[in-house]
Amino acid sequence: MARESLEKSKIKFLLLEGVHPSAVETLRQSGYENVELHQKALPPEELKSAIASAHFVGIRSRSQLTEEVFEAAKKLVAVGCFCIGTNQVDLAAATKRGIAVFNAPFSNTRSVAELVIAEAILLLRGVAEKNAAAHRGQWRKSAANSFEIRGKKLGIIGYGNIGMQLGVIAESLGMQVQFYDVVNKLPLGNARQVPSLNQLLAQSDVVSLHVPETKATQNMIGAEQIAQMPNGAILINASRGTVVDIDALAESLREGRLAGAAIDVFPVEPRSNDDEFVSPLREFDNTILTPHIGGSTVEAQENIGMEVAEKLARYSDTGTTISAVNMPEVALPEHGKSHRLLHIHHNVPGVMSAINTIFSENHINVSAQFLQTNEQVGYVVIDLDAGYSDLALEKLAAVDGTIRTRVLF
Ligand SMILES: NC(=O)c1ccc[n+]([C@@H]2O[C@H](COP(=O)([O-])OP(=O)(O)OC[C@H]3O[C@@H](n4cnc5c(N)ncnc54)[C@H](O)[C@@H]3O)[C@@H](O)[C@H]2O)c1
Ligand SMILES: O=C(O)CC[C@@H](O)C(=O)O
Repeated sequence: MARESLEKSKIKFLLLEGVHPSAVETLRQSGYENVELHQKALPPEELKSAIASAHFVGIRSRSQLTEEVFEAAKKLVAVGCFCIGTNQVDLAAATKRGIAVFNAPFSNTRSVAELVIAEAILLLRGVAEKNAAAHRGQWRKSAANSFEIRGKKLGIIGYGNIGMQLGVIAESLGMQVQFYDVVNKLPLGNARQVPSLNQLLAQSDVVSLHVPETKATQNMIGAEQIAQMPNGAILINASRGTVVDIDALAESLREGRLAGAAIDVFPVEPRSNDDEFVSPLREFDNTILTPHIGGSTVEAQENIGMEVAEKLARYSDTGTTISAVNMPEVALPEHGKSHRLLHIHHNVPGVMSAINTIFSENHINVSAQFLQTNEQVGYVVIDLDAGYSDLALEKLAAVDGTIRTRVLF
């Protein structure tokens, strides 16, 4: 694989989907000025052409980084997801090319939790319906089917960063919190883990989904699951659009089984704000439909911009992979006058021994070595005297199992 170490001015960052300007500012402060910015996701062919010359790409949830896109991205070193979800990235395709993928696992959790609480209150009070009616000139003053949030049971599916934060806020408003998760979790406050999804559904007034997009969560809420929920319950989904069977939800709303729903994410979402939003849920006044804005607050986006840009710049400068989602995590110090070789390889027996043989047979003095592995990949970082880096890099690149090498001057 080709030797890679470039002047900062030649390192190109492609930032898509209106990533916050704080990202550009953070990159600029780290000396990276070569930034191409787009306010929207690019259609596949345009994406392939723009990414071909990029060393780093920044996306949110709309850009699909598929095998085909990675194939076109010959110079790509790392991907920054300026969000939590990484389901829009083919992680296996990135990993097999030694492309690191970073995200911002915490910066928008509070924003999502606040939106869910607001929606739960509005739906319990019937505000979505009353608001829609008022816009049509209808006055519906009534206390019927209008409830306080206090004392109601909140069922959280997926008790991770967002689910836990939601549980804490809900409890402070007097809700009784229970959750279902595939992993045993330490409950915060008085929250209670329940052993099965059906149990959670059967005993919750409000159900809120906070699971990732995986095979197991695909349509995890369909007709059968909705049937477990009490009449008049409320369903909220601000996780991923594939988690709820939208047609089944529409049917249950049509039958009047559920009192309402708040949906922020959809199986198919418009590529940009110029495209029409199509959904069977549009006909229901008692649904709050939002355009995937759970994490879209000024505070969250600004923080995410700084956080992910900093991770990309640090990886470019030092090779540090802390918080990469597909690479072994290594925190690396500055390398001073030494040259730093980065070697990403398949995690198979014999690679490290081959690497160390190169240094001993060629009498190359190594000043520092860092190694970390995960199931698929090994990542070894070697600091050495500048005079040896050409030779060492050439030999490292020839080691069986090598995925990618890079040198930092
Ligand atoms: N709407 C938005 O704008 C928005 C913003 C941020 C995050 N999200 C999405 O919200 C979701 C949750 O984010 P998070 O940061 O809390 O994630 P997280 O990884 O911290 O938590 C996910 C939890 O779900 C659990 N889980 C996984 N599979 C499960 C299954 N089959 N059944 C039950 N539990 C399961 C995990 O054990 C974990 O506790 C993600 O899909 C993320 O992409 C959406
Ligand atoms: O900002 C986005 O487009 C995605 C937000 C959210 O779904 C996330 O995964 O953090």
